[in-house]
Amino acid sequence: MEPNRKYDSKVYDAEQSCVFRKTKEQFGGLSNMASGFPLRINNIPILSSEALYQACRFPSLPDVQSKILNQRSPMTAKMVGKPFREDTRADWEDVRIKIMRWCLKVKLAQNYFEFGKLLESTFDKQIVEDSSKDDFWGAVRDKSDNDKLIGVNALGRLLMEIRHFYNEHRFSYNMFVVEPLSIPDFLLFGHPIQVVDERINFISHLERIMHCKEAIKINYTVKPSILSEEVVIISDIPTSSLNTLFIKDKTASTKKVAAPKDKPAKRKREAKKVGEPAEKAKGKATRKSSVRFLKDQPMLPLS
Ligand SMILES: Nc1nc(O)c(N)c(N[C@@H]2O[C@H](COP(=O)(O)O)[C@@H](O)[C@H]2O)n1
Repeated sequence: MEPNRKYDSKVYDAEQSCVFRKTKEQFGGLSNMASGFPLRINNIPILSSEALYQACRFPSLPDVQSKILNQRSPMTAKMVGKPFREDTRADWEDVRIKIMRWCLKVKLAQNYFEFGKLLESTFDKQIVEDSSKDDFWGAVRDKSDNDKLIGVNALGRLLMEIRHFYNEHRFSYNMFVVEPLSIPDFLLFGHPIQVVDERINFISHLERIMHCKEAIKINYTVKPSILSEEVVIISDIPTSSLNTLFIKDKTASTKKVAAPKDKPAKRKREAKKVGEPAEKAKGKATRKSSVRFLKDQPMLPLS
């Protein structure tokens, strides 16, 4: 979806689509009103993509932003901004789609596994926000045919765009690094919104799910301009865990890492020399592994 053009309304078949209305429903996590997808901008915790989106209306009113961001419920975050709507940034109609897309990218980068899985679960079906009256962000049930939803469904369409992005750029630099929008006054509490960079958090998450925390040593080298340069993360990851991880992932065919066959045997020999039990040595087989994030390329574990 491109900003600055009049959007066309579409008709969706509810039965054939992934529809969300309530946050606790199957696809409810796709709603900005869903809890459980926390964000962090400029090191400020934000409880939902709705709160972030609404805060972006008021870049020159930090007090209103604070009020919005202090709400526990995403719906209340939207509601408390309502009395200030006339102070919404002047170009809001022109930038709101861009801002919503950016919010969703941040939601994905910072909730990679949960939100990614949810997007994946929609396969290539239409995603539609079922709304009682908002036919811009969502679509509204047709009065004469309840199975039809009619509206611009801007949120659903952005989610489908994000799903495509996720499928194309999985484990890529672009997935974890979300640059701020180049629009005037993209501010939070008076400060320019900074790049969101989730690479280290993602790796830490991998460490946790691979249960090999103590075995991992991360040496994080950041070049001064992280936006234009790759970052190399070097880890000592147990080979078996790395394999498991990538085999578990649906992209295993392209991301699978072949275990270096010589290493366990070598370690076994070494272990024998020092009297360590062979079984233990085998289990501990590790290798130096680099995980490299390259702009526009998948993240590839390199041997
Ligand atoms: N009022 C309301 N209730 C819900 O349950 C909703 N899902 C929404 N829609 C969301 O509101 C956001 C846009 O709000 P404004 O354009 O600023 O009014 C967006 O996240 C919609 O998905 N609204």
